[in-house]
This record gives sequence, C-alpha cells and structure tokens, in this order.
Amino acid sequence: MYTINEIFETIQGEGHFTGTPSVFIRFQKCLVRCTWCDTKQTWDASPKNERTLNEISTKPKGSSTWCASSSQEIVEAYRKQGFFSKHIVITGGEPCIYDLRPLSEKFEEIGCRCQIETSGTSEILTSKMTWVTVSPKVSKKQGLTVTNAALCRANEIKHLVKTRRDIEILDRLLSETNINENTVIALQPMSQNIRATKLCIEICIQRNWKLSVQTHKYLNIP
Ligand SMILES: C[S@@+](CC[C@H](N)C(=O)[O-])C[C@H]1O[C@@H](n2cnc3c(N)ncnc32)[C@H](O)[C@@H]1O
Ligand SMILES: Nc1nc2[nH]cc(C(=O)O)c2c(=O)[nH]1
Ligand code: SF4
Ligand SMILES: [Mg+2]
Repeated sequence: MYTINEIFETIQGEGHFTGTPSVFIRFQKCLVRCTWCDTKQTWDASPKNERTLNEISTKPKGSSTWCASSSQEIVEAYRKQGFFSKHIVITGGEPCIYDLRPLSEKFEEIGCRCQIETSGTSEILTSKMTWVTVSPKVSKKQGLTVTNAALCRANEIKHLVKTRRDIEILDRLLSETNINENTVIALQPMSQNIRATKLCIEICIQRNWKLSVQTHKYLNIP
C-alpha cells in the first residue's frame, strides 16, 4: 500500500518536461525534511489525517491529509477522474521510500509514461521506462544523502541553487560520479529567489545546462 497526499492534473512546471500536461501522484512522508521544502505538508502521515482515496481526490491543495492506496486503486482513481494526460509524475514527499515498480508498470499497461521526482536518498525501484529526475539532497541531521546509485540511474539531475556554494556542491557530485553522458542537468533557483535565478541563468549559459524555474508558481497553477 502507498500513502498518497493528492492526485491532480496540471502542467509540469519543472525540469526537462516543463510544459508537459501531467497527472501528479503526490506521496505522503519524507524523512529528509529540507528546511526550505515547498511541500512540508507531505512530511508526516499522522493517523488523525488519514482519509479515503475519494476524499483525497477532491480535497483542497496543500493539506496534510493522506490515504493508503494500492497501485490498482490509484490507476482506477486516474481513470475515474477522466484525466487527459498520459505523463504521470510520481512525487511527494519522497516517493522512493516505496517500491514503485507495481505502480509504474500498471500505468504503463494503460499507455502512460511515468516520471519520478526524487531526492535520491532512497533506493530507486521503478520500471526501466520511467524517467527519473533526481534533485540531490543531503540531510546531515537525518543522516540521509543522495546516493551514487541514484545519480547513475538519473535521466535528469535537477539541482536546487541558492548561492555559488550549491554550484560547487553539484560540481563535486558530478566529479565523484560516473553519470550517463545523456543525463540532463538542470538548475532550479530556490524559492524563486531573484539572485539565485540570475546565477542559474549565468551558469546554465556557461555550461549548456537547462534552467528550471517552477513555471507553475509564476502561472499560479497547481
Ligand atoms: C517537493 S519535492 C518532492 C520530491 C523529492 N522529495 C525531491 O526532493 O526531489 C519536488 C521538487 O521540488 C523541489 N523543491 C522543493 N522545495 C523547493 C523550493 N523551496 N524551491 C525550489 N524547488 C523546491 C525539489 O528540489 C524537487 O525537485
Ligand atoms: N506544476 C507543478 N510542477 C511540478 N513539478 C514538480 C513538482 C513537485 O512538487 O514535485 C510540481 C508541482 O508541484 N507542480
Ligand atoms: S526531500 Fe523533497 S519532499 Fe523531502 S523535504 Fe526535501 S524537498 Fe521536501
Ligand atoms: Mg511542487
């Protein structure tokens, strides 16, 4: 069973698939607890916030209610909602605390393609066809860090940037890991910070990396 915070259809606002109509399956629970996380409502799955999948499918955005659902029930909810998008973004919270093979394979059986948004701090178990976006995280407090294996599985490394220090951290990760030469590298400014955005533009031009600005926050869509 998976713990799900919300299921909604929107436009992918981040990374390589920016602009792609997508159905988001947002998982509950994350152990990393980044201080600047823009989705803190997903961190815990407290029993008092448990609801049914039906209630989760129609709830207001941003609440910490969640439900326990099987991959079959999630795919059925996708069909019932009459969504159009065939691009499924599995995010969270931290979705990779779960084995995502059953969910990703079930969605592929109905002609969908899956993408995972992950911190890279848990083992990535998903179908071969899944596009894996790793946004590297290091949490000394929780003793969790992005793994070599996650960076090597990544189709895309989308790195959050606040200052030049974050660029140095990414350079170190890339120098220590033998990533696939086709891996897309994207820089994402933290919390739409103007200085961080200007720095990301400068470095993306110099390195021929992709800029990822969270377009949904500028468009004010989910
Ligand atoms: C909420 S996280 C969930 C997936 C996974 N836990 C992860 O960190 O990749 C989804 C994406 O939002 C990004 N994100 C979270 N908080 C952000 C913030 N304040 N500014 C910019 N991006 C943020 C993460 O880096 C990640 O790429
Ligand atoms: N539109 C939109 N695009 C997104 N890309 C990654 C998101 C996430 O929270 O994982 C996200 C999100 O929350 N909304
Ligand atoms: S790993 Fe992702 S969901 Fe967890 S706290 Fe960090 S940004 Fe938020
Ligand atoms: Mg988001």
